[in-house]
Amino acid sequence: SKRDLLIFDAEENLAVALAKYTADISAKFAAERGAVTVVLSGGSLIYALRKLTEAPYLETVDWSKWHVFWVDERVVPKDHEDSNYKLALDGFLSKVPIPAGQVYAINDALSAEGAAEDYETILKQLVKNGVLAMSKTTGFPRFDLQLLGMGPDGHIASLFPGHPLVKENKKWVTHILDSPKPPPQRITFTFPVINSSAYVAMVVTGAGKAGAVQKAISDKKTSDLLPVEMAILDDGEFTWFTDKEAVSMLQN
Ligand SMILES: O=C(O)[C@H](O)[C@@H](O)[C@H](O)[C@H](O)COP(=O)(O)O
Repeated sequence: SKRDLLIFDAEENLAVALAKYTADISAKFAAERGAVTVVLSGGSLIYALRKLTEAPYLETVDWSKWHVFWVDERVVPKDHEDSNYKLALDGFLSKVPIPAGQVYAINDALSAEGAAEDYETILKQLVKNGVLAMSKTTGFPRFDLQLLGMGPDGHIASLFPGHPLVKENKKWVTHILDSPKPPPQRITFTFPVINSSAYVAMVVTGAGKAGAVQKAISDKKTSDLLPVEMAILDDGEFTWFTDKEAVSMLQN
């Protein structure tokens, strides 16, 4: 697995580079597989994707090949202000021509447990029909690209520090009823799914993230790993997209 650290002077430049990175990966998988499976988080990531909705990418990306998923979702109605689907729809998905049937929102009529099971069933169907790849080594689905954010506490997806869910190693999608970050009920991909990805972009900006970034990038590993430190890809490329503030506690 390859790891890269990209540091940008300003979030604006990060957004420009993230759009090119995403468009290049999209072109690669559209050509190789005829489908591009893209996973989104919530949070500031969606704003960071805004350059993809403009020239040249609005015209050059083959949006018809995209299949869009969520690494985590809050168990609220799809039109609720806490919904990660609504955040992505308003800020990104409504501005690009991805076929509506290829955007996989959670079933918001179900409980958290039911929604997680339903989402895993949908992923298994997409593996059967060849849209979603499988890892040859891990036995978990292999998403082409996961575009993720990290919280100031080092959480990714809805996998929080010290929470037992970080150890889930059988399910593809699971649920949480006691998320320390509100709202409490969510569904989330598990670490084996995140770590089976081909590409992960970890998009992290601002001084509030500097402590977690420093811990995550340090060579000295302690036993109290942050969730972001547990994102170790089996066979993929992990790229940090950061700004100066987010790396302000790094030594060199
Ligand atoms: O549901 C959520 O809470 C988000 O999906 C979450 O996983 C987010 O990606 C991080 O908390 C970073 O969020 P910010 O980039 O806004 O800090």
